[in-house]
Amino acid sequence: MFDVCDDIQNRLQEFLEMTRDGYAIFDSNEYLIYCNPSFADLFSLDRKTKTPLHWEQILRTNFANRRGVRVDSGDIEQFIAYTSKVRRSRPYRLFEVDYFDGRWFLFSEQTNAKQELLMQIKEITSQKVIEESLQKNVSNLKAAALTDELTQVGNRRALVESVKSELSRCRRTGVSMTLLLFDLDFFKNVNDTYGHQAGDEVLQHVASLIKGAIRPYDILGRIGGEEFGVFLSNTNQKEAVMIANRTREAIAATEFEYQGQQIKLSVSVGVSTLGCDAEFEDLYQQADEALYESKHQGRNRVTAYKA
Ligand SMILES: Nc1nc2c(ncn2[C@@H]2O[C@H](COP(=O)(O)OP(=O)(O)OP(=O)(O)O)[C@@H](O)[C@H]2O)c(=O)[nH]1
Repeated sequence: MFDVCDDIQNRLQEFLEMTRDGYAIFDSNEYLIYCNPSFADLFSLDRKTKTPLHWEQILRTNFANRRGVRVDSGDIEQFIAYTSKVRRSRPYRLFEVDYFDGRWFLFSEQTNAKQELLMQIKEITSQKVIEESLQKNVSNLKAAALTDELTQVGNRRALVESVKSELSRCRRTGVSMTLLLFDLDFFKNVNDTYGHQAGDEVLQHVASLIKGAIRPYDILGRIGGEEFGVFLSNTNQKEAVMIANRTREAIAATEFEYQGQQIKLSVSVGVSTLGCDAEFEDLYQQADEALYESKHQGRNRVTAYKA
């Protein structure tokens, strides 16, 4: 019963003239045959003009007036060459387009047997705003899941993930790499003497000192409690021990001030250097044993793992 309707053409015409969506028909040579008022608005066209309008000319005029479709490259001729290549490449195409003024639209292009092309344009700015804020939330959540809340450096998971991806990269280049484990000495005393808040601030302070002492491309993470790990890619044991000592000295040289009281700090460090065929767990285990040795030997020192 719905496949026949009296006076369908007039009714459709009435809807086309009032809808907020843009509609236009182009002939097989890309000249505009018809557009509704919304389409005319979207491309700043005068529907009463007698001059035949070519699709490329519409794009050019809009671009020259910084209206209509945004052209990211800033090169309209390159953009036109691209659109004319893809425009009739399939009988039906659906794609999103952003405008110079920040609005977003969903375009569809449909061709018929005579190679005439029907363009339909629907504004989707509000959906895009929601989509963008969701994407931002997802990336914020991802970042939060990999960040240690107290010190704002990477957490254990971030360190392990980065080390694993560095290891697979390193397997292609075949160099050695090092894990340093830093553990604050007598940290329990800081908490017990000055309180947990002082302990938290000490951890933040130490994290920033380690960050300042290593190279920008080294990877720092808080492994847990008062233990930090630093992964040094493409670094042999000698260089690694030098970096570890430089960092240890920087920490031992600064007294941390908490509510007018000076807190002396030091770290013990374990160093493990292995070839690229090693796993994170191998590096961690060796560095942990070396760290134990540093503690055992009196703390505030660096020990490289020896088999
Ligand atoms: N303030 C604070 N303390 C923490 C945090 N995480 C772990 N700790 C404390 O760190 C202390 C670690 O103590 P221990 O494992 O005995 O180590 P230590 O006192 O540094 O002794 P050594 O490592 O042997 O030199 C414990 O008192 C934990 O409660 C934290 O996020 N904030």
